[in-house]
Amino acid sequence: MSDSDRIARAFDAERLKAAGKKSAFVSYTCAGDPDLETSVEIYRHLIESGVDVLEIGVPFSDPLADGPTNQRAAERALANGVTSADVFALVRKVREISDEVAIVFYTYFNLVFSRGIENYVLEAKAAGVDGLLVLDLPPEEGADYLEICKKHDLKTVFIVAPTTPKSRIPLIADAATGFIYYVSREGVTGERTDMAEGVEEALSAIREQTELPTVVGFGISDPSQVRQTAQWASGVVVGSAIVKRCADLSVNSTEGWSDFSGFLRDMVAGCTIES
Ligand SMILES: O=P(O)(O)OC[C@@H](O)[C@@H](O)c1c[nH]c2ccccc12
Repeated sequence: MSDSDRIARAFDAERLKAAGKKSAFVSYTCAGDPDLETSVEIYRHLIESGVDVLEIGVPFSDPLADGPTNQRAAERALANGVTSADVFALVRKVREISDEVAIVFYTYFNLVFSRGIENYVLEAKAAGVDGLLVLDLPPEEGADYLEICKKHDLKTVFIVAPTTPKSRIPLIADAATGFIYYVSREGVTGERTDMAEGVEEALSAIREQTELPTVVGFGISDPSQVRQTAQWASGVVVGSAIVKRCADLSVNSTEGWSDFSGFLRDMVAGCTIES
């Protein structure tokens, strides 16, 4: 598999099985939160804990779909002056740690468009990004974007939500080249104590339209929820539960890092094949 297939590799059934995993573990964190240097260490810990896909949030001033935990993370990063260029530089550092982990950016179209779509895609690709999720770009408005991503072999990720009409799924499946992200509930990101309903049915409707991996996220905050979701999905996404632990970490202090690792390992262990 070539470099450009890191996403396919992350979800490859043989590879997962060899690692004792039922599904891939996908982490979401915001780049530059609490600061850029600490972010590198956070990614090092995520990689060492067995995370298969790093979703890297590019801080944006108006993150529509984000709940308070993720919003505050973006605010902290923006307060540090973190820009898209900084996030590309951060990815280069993460690539020195791992050439294997898959990296997907979570960004908004404004940030892509303002740098020029092709320029953005080339910069992302050169830094070592494997895929993009442009949260506010519906596939029908993204013809140029889709063509440019295809041209440079940067994978695209699109979201399906409980409110997505079934009739739209083929369009979304057709536009995606990396994976499909099923957002398991309406509303915004954030931890929940209950499990979302109807996930299994939604995933089978998506799988009728595509062979791409399907990940599930929103509100997954403990190992038992990871374990449950791993039974259904190709990948389990955990965001806010990790993000809320990032705020207190610092590259200048040894405090908190071993708890962070312990927490991550317990979460990733939720993806383990049960005997
Ligand atoms: O935070 P949660 O509830 O664990 O959900 C993952 C989520 O944070 C991450 O995937 C994400 C961050 N921002 C988003 C915006 C839309 C969809 C998904 C996201």
